Amino acid sequence: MTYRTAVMGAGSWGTTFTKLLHDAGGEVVLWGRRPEVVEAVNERHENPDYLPGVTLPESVRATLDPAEALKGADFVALAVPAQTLRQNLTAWVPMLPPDAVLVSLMKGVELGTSRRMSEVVCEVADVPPERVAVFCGPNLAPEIAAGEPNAAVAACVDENAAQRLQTATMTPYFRVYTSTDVVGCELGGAVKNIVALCVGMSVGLGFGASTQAMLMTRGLAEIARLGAALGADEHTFAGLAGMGDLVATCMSPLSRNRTFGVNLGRGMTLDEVIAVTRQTAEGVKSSEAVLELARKHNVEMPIAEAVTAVLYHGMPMKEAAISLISRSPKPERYGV
Ligand SMILES: NC(=O)c1ccc[n+]([C@@H]2O[C@H](COP(=O)([O-])OP(=O)(O)OC[C@H]3O[C@@H](n4cnc5c(N)ncnc54)[C@H](O)[C@@H]3O)[C@@H](O)[C@H]2O)c1
Ligand SMILES: O=P(O)(O)OC[C@H](O)CO
Repeated sequence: MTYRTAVMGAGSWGTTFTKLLHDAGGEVVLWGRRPEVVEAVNERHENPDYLPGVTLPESVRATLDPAEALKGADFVALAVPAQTLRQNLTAWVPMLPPDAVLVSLMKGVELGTSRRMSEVVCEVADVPPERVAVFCGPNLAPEIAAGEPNAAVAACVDENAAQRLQTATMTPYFRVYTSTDVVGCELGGAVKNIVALCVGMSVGLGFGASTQAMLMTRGLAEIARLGAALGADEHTFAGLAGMGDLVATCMSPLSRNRTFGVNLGRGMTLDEVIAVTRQTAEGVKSSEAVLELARKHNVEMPIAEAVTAVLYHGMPMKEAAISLISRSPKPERYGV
């Protein structure tokens, strides 16, 4: 069976996911909003702004017309910045094929509503959770586009839909597992960005691997704690969408979130870092939404608190570090 997918968003991950679908034997059309990007994909088989140095398959087509991309799609993969999803999807709803599975590739939480991306999709497209999947894992776009060995999780409450997405995305270099834990997978993907901001800050401040490992470990506990409060399966956080993605993002200089934090740690102001960041660092905006979610559910998230205090409330980073370390003494229990 050959699946047809519309990938909505021609940034680094949308373009990489398009290549992955092609390499898995599927038909795929990429929607982009900028004519020069669409032209570069169609005429020169590249997307130099977002994936420099990567040659795309000649048969991959891009379009500026969402209706053309969406026509007859079995899957609609959503790859726009999280905070723009609602507005974009609202415009696309009349063109969505009635049975298509809507796949969130995004790793963010909506500001103002604190909704996860799959929740926004269900609400805006007026579809049940069985029609919405998420795809996540330790996937840094340039490495996947280069065909480096990797894996991800296709999650949907409808196991059959997750399996179809798995089939549509497996290649000889990319392995895909299924899960029905949409909540856990989405939280893993969104909250690790905030931990990566914090790890980046620590790197920028000159701290070493021990501090980074501590932040990742306690960050994972924080993610798991929020997940437990929202009904996620705790095992998810030991998997690719949890620990896997956390480690990749916190360790790699390719991560936009980690790099954002490094620049802050080295002394740039928030405005200066925003000005030099050309791609989406989801954790910057999602941090406040995640914290709001945590407060609603009475979950303590000290790392997320520290990151938002630095980003939005003028707390000096060293003071934030001291406040994290000098919290009241506790036993260490995973997720607590
Ligand atoms: N890049 C990765 O390695 C990677 C991996 C997995 C998941 N993701 C997630 O994928 C999502 C998309 O990120 P990305 O890496 O492709 O970002 P990106 O910054 O590389 O690209 C964003 C794309 O969205 C477009 N865009 C910006 N504002 C828009 C708007 N208002 N309406 C429509 N389109 C708009 C941009 O033109 C660009 O094509 C994010 O949630 C990210 O966390 C990224
Ligand atoms: O570049 P980042 O920080 O958005 O991370 C990209 C992916 O989410 C890593 O899995």
